[in-house]
Amino acid sequence: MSVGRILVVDDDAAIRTVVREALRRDGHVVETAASVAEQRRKMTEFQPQVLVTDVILPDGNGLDLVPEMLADHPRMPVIVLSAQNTLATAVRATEQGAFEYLPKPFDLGELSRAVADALTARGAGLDDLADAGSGEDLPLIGRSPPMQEVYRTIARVVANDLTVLVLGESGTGKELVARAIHDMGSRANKPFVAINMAAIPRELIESELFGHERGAFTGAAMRTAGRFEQAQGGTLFLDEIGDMPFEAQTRLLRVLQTGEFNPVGSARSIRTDVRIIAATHKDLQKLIADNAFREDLYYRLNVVPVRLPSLRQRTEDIGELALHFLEKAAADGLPRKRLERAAIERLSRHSWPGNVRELENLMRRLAALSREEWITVSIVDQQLSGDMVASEGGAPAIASGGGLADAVEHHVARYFATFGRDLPPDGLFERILAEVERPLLKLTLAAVKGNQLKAAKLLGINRNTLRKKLTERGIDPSDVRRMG
Ligand SMILES: Nc1ncnc2c1ncn2[C@@H]1O[C@H](COP(=O)(O)OP(=O)(O)OP(=O)(O)O)[C@@H](O)[C@H]1O
Repeated sequence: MSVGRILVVDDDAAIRTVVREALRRDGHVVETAASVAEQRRKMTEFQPQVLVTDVILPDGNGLDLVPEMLADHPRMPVIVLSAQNTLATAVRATEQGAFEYLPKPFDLGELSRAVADALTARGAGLDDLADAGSGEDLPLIGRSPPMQEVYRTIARVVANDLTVLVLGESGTGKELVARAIHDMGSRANKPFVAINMAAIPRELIESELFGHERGAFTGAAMRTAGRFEQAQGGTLFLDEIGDMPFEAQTRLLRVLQTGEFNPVGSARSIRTDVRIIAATHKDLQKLIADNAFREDLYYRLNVVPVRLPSLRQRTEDIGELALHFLEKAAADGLPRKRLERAAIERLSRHSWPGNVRELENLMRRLAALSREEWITVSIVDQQLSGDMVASEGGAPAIASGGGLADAVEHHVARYFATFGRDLPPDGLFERILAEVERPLLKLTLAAVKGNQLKAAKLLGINRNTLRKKLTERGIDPSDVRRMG
């Protein structure tokens, strides 16, 4: 079932509470208003997708307002609740363009169905990027002012082929934005090809991008098409562009200038027809100052910048995102969980150094690990402060959420988070490696019952190196043997 933002307008406080709680249980994000004035304010602040309104309000008539609401928000279904159970009211509700009319007292199940139908009927359109896409697959969640700014910029570039540079911290949704631009534009039925500069060995980047001829280098057994060729007619997403080696930057710049490229080891040039979207979490200006990034390439890429806010800068979106990720987890077969309001408040106070990705991983972990149906503030608190992780044996509990990389990222992110806005003390690289090495050495030794020869083999280092590291890290192998 799709979930959405619902505004409930009724002057009766008891009805507001009952309806709000019922719709929240369905997973919707709900706001209420007690008067026409309050409703007008919340229409702008909250941008509801469905309006549920009573007819008689202290400062006006809810039914009379429907045409005005529809003029401003043509795609917003209005559900009218009324105690004047007459045919005339029902007919008028329909005439005014109401989506549904429910006479009071109404059945909560009926209201819940009406809201679900309204959300489905509402469909999706280009004017509302937050809800574009199909069915449950809402690409970008968030209504906060900085996200509205992002949507406005995206709306400006979907209809043309301007090069876009997406900037933002890790996990803020840069790839998702690139996909949304592709999916909403005229190239949507052509390929979207992504390449991550940080994930490919430096010496292979050029052949990955431009392809290579047979025999162009050792191991090039046959002609291979690069990402530029694979993306022909569509979009090429150059992720972590700040990690691109300098020589590859020069080659990329030439392609952007001429619209042509040569596969590695080939004199044949190929005309390209791809839209370029690049992204980075790095400060490109700083890389330029350090001579690590070409300034001319920067200007070629930075035609339209899209700056994604960190999750800390849009805490009002956290509740909606959290519910969305629980819904997604349930759709993937994990147990369906509900989220207490106080738990959302606790989530909103966290600093989220890993941004939306960190929130998504946490919600999946909670869906998988917590035994109760309701996710309470204390469960969230335990997870965020690491108690549950420690009590369940540390890394394995975390690793079950998303693998080793996620576990390490989670711990490093938490370590950073403890410093707030200030950077951690220097010598960071050594310090973090030491912290990662210590449990790795200890657990490996414990797994082989203290046998250093076996441990060295498992770790893929020689025995002397292992001995040296144990001394450096202050690990006593006989303790570890006892532990194992
Ligand atoms: N606004 C959003 N609404 C819903 N999901 C989001 C949103 N932003 C990010 N996500 C989800 O968070 C995760 C991280 O997003 P994404 O991979 O796009 O981030 P990124 O900025 O490209 O990260 P990195 O810099 O680490 O590559 C993804 O699973 C994505 O679906």
